[in-house]
Amino acid sequence: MRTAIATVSLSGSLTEKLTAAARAGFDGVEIFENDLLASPLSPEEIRARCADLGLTIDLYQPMRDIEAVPADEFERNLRRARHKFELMRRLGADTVLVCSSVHPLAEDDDALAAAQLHGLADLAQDFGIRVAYEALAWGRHVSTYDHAWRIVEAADHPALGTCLDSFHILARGSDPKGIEDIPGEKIFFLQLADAPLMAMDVLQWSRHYRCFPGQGGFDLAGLVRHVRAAGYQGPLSLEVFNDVFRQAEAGPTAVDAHRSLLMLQEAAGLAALPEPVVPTGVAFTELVTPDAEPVAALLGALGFARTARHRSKPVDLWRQGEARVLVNTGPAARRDGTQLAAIGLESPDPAGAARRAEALLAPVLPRRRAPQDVALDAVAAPDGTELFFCATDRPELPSWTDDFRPVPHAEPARHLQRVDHLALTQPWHQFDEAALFHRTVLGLPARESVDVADPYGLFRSRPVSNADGSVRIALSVGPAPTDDAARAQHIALTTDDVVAAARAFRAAGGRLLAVPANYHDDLAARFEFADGELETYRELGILYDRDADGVFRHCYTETVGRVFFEIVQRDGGYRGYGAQNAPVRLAAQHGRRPVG
Ligand SMILES: O=C(O)c1ccc(O)c(O)c1
Ligand SMILES: [Mg+2]
Repeated sequence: MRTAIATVSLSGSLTEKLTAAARAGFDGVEIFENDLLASPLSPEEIRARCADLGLTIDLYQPMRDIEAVPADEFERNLRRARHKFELMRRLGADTVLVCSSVHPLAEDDDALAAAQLHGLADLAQDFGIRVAYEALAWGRHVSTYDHAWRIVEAADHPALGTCLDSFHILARGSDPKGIEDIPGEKIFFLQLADAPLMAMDVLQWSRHYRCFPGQGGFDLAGLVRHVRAAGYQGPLSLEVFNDVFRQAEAGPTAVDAHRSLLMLQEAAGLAALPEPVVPTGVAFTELVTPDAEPVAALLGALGFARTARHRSKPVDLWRQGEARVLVNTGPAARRDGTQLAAIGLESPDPAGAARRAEALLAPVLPRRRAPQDVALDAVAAPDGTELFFCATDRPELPSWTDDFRPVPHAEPARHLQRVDHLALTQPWHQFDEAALFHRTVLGLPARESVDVADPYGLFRSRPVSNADGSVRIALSVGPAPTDDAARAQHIALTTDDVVAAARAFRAAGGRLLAVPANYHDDLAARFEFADGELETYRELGILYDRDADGVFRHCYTETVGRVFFEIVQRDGGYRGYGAQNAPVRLAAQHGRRPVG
């Protein structure tokens, strides 16, 4: 279906908004009156700009407080409308949104509302304009879509129809099934917004917390199916009032927005995309660093051995058990400092995984970096992390390992087996986008997000994982974007004996994050331990959690650049990440200066 976006959903000047919408692939826009009023461009110039960009103007909005008002007030409203219709003619927009009245003088009188909307539609018709009447969830007398439709039906005018807005419908808890009773040609417009489920005033909720489909808690695919079943043929248009998007760069927001509509069409059965190819493991993680020494020291103390080197680039492969870490000291490293730059995901179908990512607007990375390199399928995640789709140990397919040559090495230790999870901090304005990306592009279902107190703000964390837990990624967003702790990323590695692994790490010169005595005192109050057990955790800085499924023990290394490691031992069916312990860990990390 055709796609559109309201200019209110993007930041910047009207020109910036239009450019971003067009570049992201939208077919049309809803022009918000405020954006037009604030623009130095004349209506004719805006029209020409849209045409140049290949955008249609699908809606002009909003007109407020039109209906069910005293006669003299309505006369003034018609005068106002005439001005707007003239403006719309210059703009080349043929549909106007009228939202239900919040006027203090508006009467609870459907017949009056219908008669006045009929009068407005008569005037609109002279200008070749259609009026789409929308129920605001906080409208004074009309606040549900079915009520708005009854009034439109009673008014019975060819230039009058209804505008459905998923937010107003679903925030009110209305049953969207009734949409199928509206003739499709009378649904003049469909606006889509999701929102996190929150108990708050509906106007505030709408004006500040709307988000793109799939990023909140509403069933938008279900709603779209009803609208299609009614016979609606118009565009799917995003109308998202959101405090974060108002500040974020328009270009990436528009891409995020368009991706959400592609996903929605897939979920509603309106479009076929390449099937998701769920990753089946972590092939490698890649650290870039300007100085290999501290990273090598850390990996060495953890028991990794440097087993191979890239044949053409300054990249070393470190290995222990099934855990593989690439250390890249190439040009990007000198620019960006030590950070986790790439993840290799084991994929049953690397090319298929890349096709899906590309169809969902992820930037595709060059398959070969150098003429002699193996051709690998890779895309960039929203935060720029490079995702390689890998086929390790499958001789029929090219493998990233083919680029590496063994180097003489000692055997790695056997304390650590594999990557348990990767924790990636996201830029503050891309958290919901990242969750949608990992869920829909990579096919990794997301769990609920949890809020974690940091001494200097709040962390929000949301894990995504495949069914057997062999790929777990914890996405998080921290309080202060410039703060090192808020930008830290970590690689968690599994062990079946966290005490032995922690001791070996220390004996090899590694430094574990110290945990305050108060934490372990509190553990003693919450859980029962065997003799000496708690003292060992205290000595090594091991944190502990237990739930109905099992036990989780974990400890942390020092931080190099943006990166630290976690050693985790999961027993029983514990599936969490020790979120209970995160505030203590964050506070401890603030207390230490990172090295490297
Ligand atoms: O918040 C508002 O006032 C408002 C205006 C126009 C709309 O289409 C809408 O859904 C909300
Ligand atoms: Mg709306």
